[in-house]
Amino acid sequence: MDPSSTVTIGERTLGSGHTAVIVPLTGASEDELMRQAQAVAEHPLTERIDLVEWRVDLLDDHAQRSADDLTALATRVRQTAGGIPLLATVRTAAEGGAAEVSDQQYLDLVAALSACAAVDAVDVEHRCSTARQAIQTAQASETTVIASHHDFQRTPSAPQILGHLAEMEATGADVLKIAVMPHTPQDVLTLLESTLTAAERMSRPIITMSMGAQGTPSRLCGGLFGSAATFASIGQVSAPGQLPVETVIAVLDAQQAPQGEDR
Ligand SMILES: O=C1C[C@@](O)(C(=O)O)C[C@@H](O)[C@@H]1O
Repeated sequence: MDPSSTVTIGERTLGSGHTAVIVPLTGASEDELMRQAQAVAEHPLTERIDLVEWRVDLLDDHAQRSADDLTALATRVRQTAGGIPLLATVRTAAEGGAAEVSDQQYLDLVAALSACAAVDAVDVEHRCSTARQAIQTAQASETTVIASHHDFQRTPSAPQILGHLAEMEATGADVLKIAVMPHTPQDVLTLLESTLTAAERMSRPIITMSMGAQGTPSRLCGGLFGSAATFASIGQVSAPGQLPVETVIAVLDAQQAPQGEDR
């Protein structure tokens, strides 16, 4: 990958060749969310976690909450999770999440979250009609934008995956992410092969994963193919196939270990 295509989130760098570990928080209530954030701070591998993702859409009453309320909560989440940089994600129903919001409400939510000092990065679904505005608004407040694309039904062909990543790149987002569902081992290879090609072609760091049990290899070895990050769980998963943080970090460490003539 072009070494110039790195992005710094908080004090962590995405795209430098190191595979960042992102832990999602999925709490449906404030109490549960804070318990999960606390578990991140107290985890023996907490120092190895690069980003915490707060799945805002999984909070039961997210749509009823005021902007002030959400940003206050983001601040508490970041503090409780030990100050690890925070990614805020409003995943809409159209992309497999729980947020049933209009495109304008989506924009308002992303804008409110990205204006919050505790939020280092926001996820923006590139297919939303207000995505460009959301991206510009977030970047104006110096919040990193991770554009995203999810396909929970299937794995598109390699040209299609590359096309989605190129569309995300064209929005001006800082990081480009795609998650797809495999049905065959070949689908997992298609995702990995597309990752390898995209990592060379794209001007921005990419994050890719093949979901579900069959896709688990991609969460462990995606970094070797050019994915800048992997999502790993502490307790609850936020997508099928996510593996525990201990497992993922053990494998990442093994990939860094000297390998005789290979290193
Ligand atoms: O986009 C992603 C990736 C993801 O879907 C995964 O498969 O690990 C998990 C989501 O929480 C996150 O927003």
